[in-house]
Amino acid sequence: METAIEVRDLTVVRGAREVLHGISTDVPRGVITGLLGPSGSGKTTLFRAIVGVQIVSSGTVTVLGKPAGSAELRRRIGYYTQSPSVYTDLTVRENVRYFASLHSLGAAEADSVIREVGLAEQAGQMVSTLSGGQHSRASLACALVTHPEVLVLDEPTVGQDPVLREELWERFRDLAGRGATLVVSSHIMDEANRCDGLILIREGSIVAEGGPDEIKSRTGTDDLDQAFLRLVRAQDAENERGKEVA
Ligand SMILES: Nc1ncnc2c1ncn2[C@@H]1O[C@H](COP(=O)(O)OP(=O)(O)OP(=O)(O)O)[C@@H](O)[C@H]1O
Repeated sequence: METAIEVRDLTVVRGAREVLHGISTDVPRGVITGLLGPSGSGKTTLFRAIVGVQIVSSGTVTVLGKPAGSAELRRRIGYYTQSPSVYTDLTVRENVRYFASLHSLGAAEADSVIREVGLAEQAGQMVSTLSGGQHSRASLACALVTHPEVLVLDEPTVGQDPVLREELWERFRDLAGRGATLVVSSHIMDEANRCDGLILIREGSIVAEGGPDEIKSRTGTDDLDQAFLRLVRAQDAENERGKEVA
């Protein structure tokens, strides 16, 4: 399978601490890859490196064959962040149409994405007056409207109800079906099961990679939460053995 994102020996220091410790991974094109890990494990930092907004200490990140952060990637990569990225003093429609216009797309394109994220009724509403979940969906609409080849989505379904989560995942699946590469972080294991591939990260290192079924069978459980715990325990035991030998 062709590689969309290649990460090699990536080390990142934030503040005074090393938060990614020389990680390497390949994200294939045209599929949904889930990035899972506890809070503070380095998911957002890895996303920032992929999008090219993170200063890296060493190693490389290559996206669609170009160094992460290259000017030519700007139009080809979409980033949905957990922090607000829409104008609160504009309506939903104005925001999405504005992002669409930056990519020479029209109002119809924007309105269709607004419907897809379930904000048709709020299209004329000022973003500052939206609920938290609606605000997040307005940001998501802006990331989706440009039809990027690579979409990096940092916990895109947080705060959404089960019906909307289902619809958003259908949309993600549809985008991957049309050739887009999606990398999605989540804490929800039910969502991890929907991904084609998973990267499990812990304390700045990759603990395991593989499809959900592969990871479950490797750890002898049908439950991804359990699988993750077993991998963590196995890693801890290995580290302990390493210390004893040293
Ligand atoms: N600006 C910063 N300065 C110093 N340390 C930072 C900064 N931003 C993040 N960190 C630290 O880097 C580590 C990784 O953070 P990161 O945001 O990548 O984790 P995460 O896995 O995305 O967490 P969450 O699931 O809670 O969003 C954490 O220990 C965090 O405290």
